Amino acid sequence: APRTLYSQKAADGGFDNLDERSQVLVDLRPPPPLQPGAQLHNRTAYPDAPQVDAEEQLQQYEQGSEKEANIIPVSNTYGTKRLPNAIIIGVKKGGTRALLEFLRIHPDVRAFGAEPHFFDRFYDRGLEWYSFMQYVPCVLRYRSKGL
Ligand SMILES: Nc1ncnc2c1ncn2[C@@H]1O[C@H](COP(=O)(O)OS(=O)(=O)O)[C@@H](OP(=O)(O)O)[C@H]1O
Repeated sequence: APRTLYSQKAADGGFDNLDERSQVLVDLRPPPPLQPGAQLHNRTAYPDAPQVDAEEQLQQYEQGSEKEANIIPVSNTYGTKRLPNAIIIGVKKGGTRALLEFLRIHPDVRAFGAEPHFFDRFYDRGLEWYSFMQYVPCVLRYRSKGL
């Protein structure tokens, strides 16, 4: 799991919260105001949901465990889900994480906490899977399955 390179004070006065794996920073920035016309269902229903990486998420989803409806694969736990405006590409140990964390400081930037590994691991699953994994909160996926 990626290590955080900076800390950020939360709106409630709290500081970095490390999840159970003690590595991934939960994004503590206060949520932006809802855009006009935005629907509540575009906001994750479980703000305390733990983060998992895409591979783990996929395994859990395929196992179909009901309790996993609480797990989301991204660090953004609020806001409207969108396709990305930019993708950071770099060799291993090339400093991509540092670049991401610096960009993430900007209030207009939203970024995923976990790396989806679409291009190097899950490319054969196609663009539909890629967008499905990243932009739809898991709980909605389960609801769509009738759970
Ligand atoms: N500005 C700057 N200058 C020099 N070195 C830097 C800089 N930013 C990040 N780093 C170092 O880059 C390493 C992390 O790179 P990545 O984020 O690409 O890592 S990873 O491959 O995704 O795990 C990691 O190296 P190691 O500490 O040796 O692991 C970082 O310390």
